[in-house]
Amino acid sequence: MTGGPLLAVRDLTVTAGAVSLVRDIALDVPAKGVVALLGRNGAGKTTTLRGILGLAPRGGRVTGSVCLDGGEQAGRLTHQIVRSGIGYVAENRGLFGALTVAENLRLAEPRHGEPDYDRVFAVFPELKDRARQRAGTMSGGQQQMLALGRVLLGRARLLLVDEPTKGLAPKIVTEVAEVLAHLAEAVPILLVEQKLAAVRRLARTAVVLTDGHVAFTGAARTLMEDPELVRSLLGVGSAGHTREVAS
Ligand SMILES: Nc1ncnc2c1ncn2[C@@H]1O[C@H](COP(=O)(O)OP(=O)(O)OP(=O)(O)O)[C@@H](O)[C@H]1O
Repeated sequence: MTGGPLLAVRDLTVTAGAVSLVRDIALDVPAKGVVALLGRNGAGKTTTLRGILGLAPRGGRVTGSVCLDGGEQAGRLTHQIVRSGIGYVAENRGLFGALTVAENLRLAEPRHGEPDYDRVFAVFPELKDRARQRAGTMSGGQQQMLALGRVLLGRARLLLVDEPTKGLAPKIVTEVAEVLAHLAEAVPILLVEQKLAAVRRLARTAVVLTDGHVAFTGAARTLMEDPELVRSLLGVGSAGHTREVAS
């Protein structure tokens, strides 16, 4: 460890053709805890996570600096960045519903190095108990656990997690927030999340994007305790959650 943040992103710009989808993004993720990445629909949250992994839309570019524990990742290929320890859990979770928990984990084993099953089962013992259950028959919270477990298997040192509660019933949202709180004790998380109750529960720091740039960085509590700020940045009351895209 360098003593600085585990992840330091500076001047991150992602283009699609001549258009900048996000520009000059700066954010830090410390070695412990959850940083929430917030913003209205289309503000650039997913684009930022993908940009950290070096991914741009077809015909686009990623520029800027992404340092993991002091090591520059910009310019490297995505699989190299992942291998350095940045795990990504996409919005759709990427699970195979017809396969068992054990099979889903096996498919996620890293090609280089030993899979760390001990770490996965230490954080999520339930996955061991459910090894033979088909992923598609598990609850939303259990599926999220499996999606996160798959990334831990590859020895991720930091997780980028995109809207893990999207489309879930309120009870399951609470379940997923518990899963993430538990996980955050083992690995730091940069979390895209629209449900402010979950953000309040999990995040110490919040970064808010507006139209592709950073409009707020600070204590999550400072943001949440200022209804006017929440309304102006996120377009909702602080008790609610931002509108989800109809899908
Ligand atoms: N492949 C692409 N080509 C061109 N524009 C894109 C592409 N992907 C996303 N965009 C645009 O980039 C902007 C940011 O999209 P992004 O998905 O990052 O937003 P978001 O904050 O994650 O939104 P949401 O909360 O709705 O998921 C949007 O205006 C979107 O239309």
